[in-house]
Amino acid sequence: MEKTEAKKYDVFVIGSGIAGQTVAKECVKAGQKVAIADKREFGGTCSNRGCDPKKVLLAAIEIRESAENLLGKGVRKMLRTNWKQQQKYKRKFTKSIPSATEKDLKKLDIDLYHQSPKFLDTHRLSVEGKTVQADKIVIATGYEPRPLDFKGSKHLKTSDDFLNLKKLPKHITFIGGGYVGMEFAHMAVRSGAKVTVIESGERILPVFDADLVTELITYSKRIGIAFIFKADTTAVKKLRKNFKLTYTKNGKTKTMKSRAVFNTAGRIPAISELDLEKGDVAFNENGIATNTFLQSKTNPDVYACGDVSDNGLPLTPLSGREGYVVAENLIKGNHKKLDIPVIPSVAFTLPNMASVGYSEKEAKARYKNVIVKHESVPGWFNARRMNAPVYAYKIILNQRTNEIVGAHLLGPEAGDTINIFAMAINMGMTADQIKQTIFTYPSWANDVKSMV
Ligand SMILES: Cc1cc2nc3c(=O)[nH]c(=O)nc-3n(C[C@H](O)[C@H](O)[C@H](O)COP(=O)(O)OP(=O)(O)OC[C@H]3O[C@@H](n4cnc5c(N)ncnc54)[C@H](O)[C@@H]3O)c2cc1C
Ligand SMILES: NC(=O)c1ccc[n+]([C@@H]2O[C@H](COP(=O)([O-])OP(=O)(O)OC[C@H]3O[C@@H](n4cnc5c(N)ncnc54)[C@H](O)[C@@H]3O)[C@@H](O)[C@H]2O)c1
Repeated sequence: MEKTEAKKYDVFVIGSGIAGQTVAKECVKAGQKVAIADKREFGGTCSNRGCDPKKVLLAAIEIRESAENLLGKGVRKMLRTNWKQQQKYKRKFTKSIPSATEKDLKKLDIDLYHQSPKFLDTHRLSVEGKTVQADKIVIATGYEPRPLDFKGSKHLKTSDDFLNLKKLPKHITFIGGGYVGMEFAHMAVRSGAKVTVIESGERILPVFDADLVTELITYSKRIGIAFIFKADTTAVKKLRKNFKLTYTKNGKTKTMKSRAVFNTAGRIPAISELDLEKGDVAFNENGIATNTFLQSKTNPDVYACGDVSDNGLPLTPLSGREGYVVAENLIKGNHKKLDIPVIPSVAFTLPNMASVGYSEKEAKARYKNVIVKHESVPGWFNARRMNAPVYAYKIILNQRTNEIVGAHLLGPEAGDTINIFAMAINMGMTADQIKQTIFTYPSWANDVKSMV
């Protein structure tokens, strides 16, 4: 028998990132009694240790890159960036996030807990030594780095560590060439570090177009990034100043030295501390198993949103959207399905790699006939004006309707330009409709017309 009665809530949210905050705020506005728990600083990955701090650190590097391209073409001297100053500037953005988030949530009368809750049963959680009961429980715990398991893997650093580096090590190795590994590799090499990417697959950025990725690899090598493909890291040993990394490739064992080694080999759902079995909450390798209402497939009073739901891509804009879907269903009963539009995505390498809609392979499987427009165009005016070395695209059209069904870009500002294609695909626009639209000139956006 419990001594004190469990505190009761209409909704208990686990995780204070964009997904969890969205649910908590919407539900409290609708008059529900809400609590939110986070085991780390409040505010989630994107604003504390993900998208936002990364882009702040990148700001000076982007300018330096543009200046370097125009050296001798109007720019007289090489511009120097300063990592320490970049970090100081970044902290201006991140420092206030946790306290501002907490203040914001408290003002709305949401109870805050600062620990990982654990399910006791289908409606009760244990948190901060107390038992709480909730009619509905929302899991919005996001993703966390996937631990690598080999001798010395405790020496590996994570993306959190990279974003907080006080000084950039002389030689950095990234294990994994996905979004995180490649964005950081481009930042580090531009900032003067020697960079190696060890990738277990045949290429980097597996979710992006293979032809454009090949072009990005060629350019990345040109700016000094070394790649080791199809390699398996088997050990990391700490030496006096360096780490000795052992890996196997083509059946042979090799070693290399590096000042710092980062685990950028992917991210997994953050669910290990929740005792999900006790709550009767099923999960799979992508996260909490949910239906289209984002409701747990096994416990109807549990919902999941954001990266940790097993729906869609682990990206910030989708996480926010999922938070709204869950809030709607909690407030008015299940009526809102997660209707995922095509989602644009960008790896903020320099140049950006961006993509939306079907890949060439997917489109060929989906439609009878497709038109693939693929070209490398560093000679186009916008690229030439900035003396940008890489500019390429692959646009995929359904031949029968002339509708755009996929767009893949590699080049300056591709992360912005791709949004035009996202809108075009969502609206079912044809190549002719895009061509008829008047865009500003000369602008990257205007190039879209020539691409289709
Ligand atoms: C380095 C990096 C760069 C990124 N860059 C981009 C980008 O440029 N664009 C983009 O769209 N996406 C980017 N992402 C992905 C983006 O950050 C996520 O998609 C987004 O933050 C997911 O939001 P969320 O609310 O689902 O989860 P999160 O923001 O991860 O929030 C989950 C919260 O739950 C908490 N939590 C976890 N486990 C528990 C527990 N057991 N108990 C209590 N609390 C818990 C965590 O501390 C966290 O605060 C990046 C990610 C990383 C790591
Ligand atoms: N700009 C953005 O939008 C952005 C930036 C960062 C992260 N994210 C999100 O976070 C998610 C995770 O990003 P990520 O970069 O951590 O993962 P990822 O899945 O994008 O990339 C992981 C890479 O590591 C490789 N890998 C896996 N195991 C390995 C091993 N043992 N040794 C060597 N290589 C190995 C994979 O083949 C892959 O190339 C992304 O899917 C994305 O949704 C988005």
